[in-house]
Parts: sequence; structure tokens; C-alpha cells
Amino acid sequence: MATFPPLKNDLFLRVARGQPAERVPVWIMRQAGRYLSEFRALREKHNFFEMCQTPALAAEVTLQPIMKFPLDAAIIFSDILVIPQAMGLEVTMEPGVGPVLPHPLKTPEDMSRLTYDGSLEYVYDAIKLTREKLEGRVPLIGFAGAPWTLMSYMIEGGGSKTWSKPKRWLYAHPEESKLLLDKITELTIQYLVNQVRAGAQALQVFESHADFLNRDLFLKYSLPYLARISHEVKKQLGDDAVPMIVFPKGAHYALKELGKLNYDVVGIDWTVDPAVAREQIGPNVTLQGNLDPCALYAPQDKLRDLAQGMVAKFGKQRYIANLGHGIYPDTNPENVRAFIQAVQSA
Ligand SMILES: Cc1c2[nH]c(c1CCC(=O)O)Cc1[nH]c(c(CCC(=O)O)c1C)Cc1[nH]c(c(CCC(=O)O)c1C)Cc1[nH]c(c(C)c1CCC(=O)O)C2
Repeated sequence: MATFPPLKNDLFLRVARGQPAERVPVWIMRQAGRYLSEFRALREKHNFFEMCQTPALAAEVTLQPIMKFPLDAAIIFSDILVIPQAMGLEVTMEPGVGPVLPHPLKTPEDMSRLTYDGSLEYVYDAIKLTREKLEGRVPLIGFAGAPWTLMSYMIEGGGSKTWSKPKRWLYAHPEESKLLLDKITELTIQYLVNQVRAGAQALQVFESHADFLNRDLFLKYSLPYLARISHEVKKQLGDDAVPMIVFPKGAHYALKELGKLNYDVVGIDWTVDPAVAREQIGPNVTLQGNLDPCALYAPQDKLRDLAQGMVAKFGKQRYIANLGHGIYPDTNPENVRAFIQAVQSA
């Protein structure tokens, strides 16, 4: 493994591992993105995946929020959809629309189109370069989409209100669905292990579409794959190599099971009450979350109360402050600063 500048702020990593905290660490999902004018300026000149594929650009964008705000962690600039791309599916990012997969998997037979040899070397190069440029300011988080969330994009072909196309597979083609989830899981395990070998110091797995499952579907089509990912990554790297975070957005129906998964941190979405999350997940897992991203539209004094109220409910140990989903593009960056300060002075 490469050597990088020594870490000056390891608070986030210590709390993720369940060690005592002198204050609450904070970072923000989607902290590198369109709410920053610095990001929009670069994005005008480059297409989205070109930015992901160019290590110098990915490193620059990853560092933008770190240079601007006193955040306690960085997250590598990339996207969960690089895995479907590496499996041979075309993905484009259309301004104002979001991701588009022009040739999605329509029937299980289409799975024969998938390949498994797409290179993600550019992500590892971006991670290495970012670790150097961070100069040890804060730890760098690597990430991947969870299998169900990726499967749902690969079948739906883009955003959806209902995700009925991938859900059709779960009901009409359960065995083929499991095969697809298996393939994505295998690739994801290797991808996460390689990110750590390149320099990622923590890993987050985004199950953003748990919203569209119920408890039964989640227990069948999400949880086992999330479990396999953490089990295998830890087996390959060693149990204590890096803390792992799972963010199952909308999985309020399975909090007890999430507490028993082999992840160090469970991310809580903004619909779940912190006290309920702690009660159901238990004391031995660090919780992360969960301010409503829309709370950043509140006046700053109100925002401060909301952020500090959240910290009071979660408690200051075994807790990492964050939003309960990614930040919205029309958020005022000064309110981001107010949110961070409110948490850090709570
Ligand atoms: C579902 C999902 C995606 N991508 C991601 C998820 C899981 C998190 C979540 O639930 O929000 C994860 C993601 N996407 C991006 C990051 C970068 C790191 C970070 O700052 O958090 C991360 C961690 C950059 C991005 N990913 C995207 C942008 C904006 C792209 C642009 O400039 O057009 C960025 C900065 C595009 C993207 N990528 C995706 C969508 C639906 C969209 C369009 C909607 C949107 O823009 O928020 C897929």
C-alpha cells in the first residue's frame, strides 16, 4: 500500500470505530457538487463522467468543500453508476434529467450483454491523487452503490417515481434477480477492496432505493447482499482495516436487522427519529445522519436549533452528524457552514 501524508484529523475514523469523541464529527452526503459555484464552473467545461474519469478533476472537486468548510471527512468524487458502466452498460448524465442508461436490461436474457472486465483504474488513481492533495487534513471515504440500487438503475434505465421495472423482476423473475444481484455484489466487493488498497480510509455503501422495498423484499433482495459485501471486504482486508458505513435510505422497517449487520456505522435517513434509530439498532453501532436536507433552507438561527436538537437526540458519542440524504443543488453554501458550526459547537 502507498504511503500518504499523516492524518491530522482522525476524529471521524475514531468515532466510526466506536471510540470516544471530544466533539461530534460531521460531513455531508454529496458535499462535492452543484450547490458549490466552484463545482458548477468546472462542470460547465466538462461532462460529468469525464470529470469522474480524470483524476486531477476528481481530486480537485473532492477537495472543494474541504478547502471551504471545516468538514471532518472527504468523499471521493465519483458516482455509483460507474459499476454499471464497468459492466458494459452505457450511462450518460443529462443536465436537468439525471442519469440515463439508453440500453437498460429489459428481460433476464439481456444479462448476457453484461461484461465484467471494465476497468475502474481511474477511480483508484483519483483516490491516490486525492490522498496526496488532502495532505492529511481529513480522512478520505470511498463508496459504492448497493446491489439493489444499482440493479434498479440497470433495469429502469434512469430515474423513476415507482421503479416498477426492476420491481417487476423481483416478483416475476426472482431467480434471475438474485443472479444479477450476485454479479453486482462480486464486482462491488472487488471495487471496494481496491479503493482501500488505493488509499480510501473508510467505505460507504449507498442503498438509496431501500425506499421502494418493503421489509420482505429488503430481507430477500438487499440485506443478504449488504451482509456479503461487508463480510467479504473485511475478510480480504482484515476486520479492522477500514470502518464501513451502510446507508439504506428508507429502510425504517429493518432497523433491528441493520444493527446486526457487520457494518461499523449505519446511516439514518431523515424520516427516522434518532431515538427510535438508537433504540432499535442498539448501542454497539455508530449512527450517522440525519437532518432533512431541506432544513438547510431555514434561517440560520432556526437551522442551528435544528442541528443542535438533532445532536442532542443522537447523543455525542458513537454519532457522526450528516444530512439524512444528499444535499440539494439549491442550498446556500453559507447555510452549510452554519450547519457544520452548529454541530461542532453543540
Ligand atoms: C443514487 C445515487 C447516484 N449517485 C450517488 C447516489 C447515492 C446517493 C444518493 O442517494 O443520493 C452517489 C454520489 N454521486 C456523487 C457522489 C460524489 C461524492 C459526494 O460529494 O458525495 C456520490 C457519493 C456525485 C454526483 N452525482 C451526480 C451529480 C450531479 C451531476 C451533474 O453535475 O449533472 C454529482 C455531483 C449525478 C447523479 N448521480 C445519481 C443521480 C440520481 C444523479 C442525478 C441527480 C443529482 O444530480 O443529484 C446516482
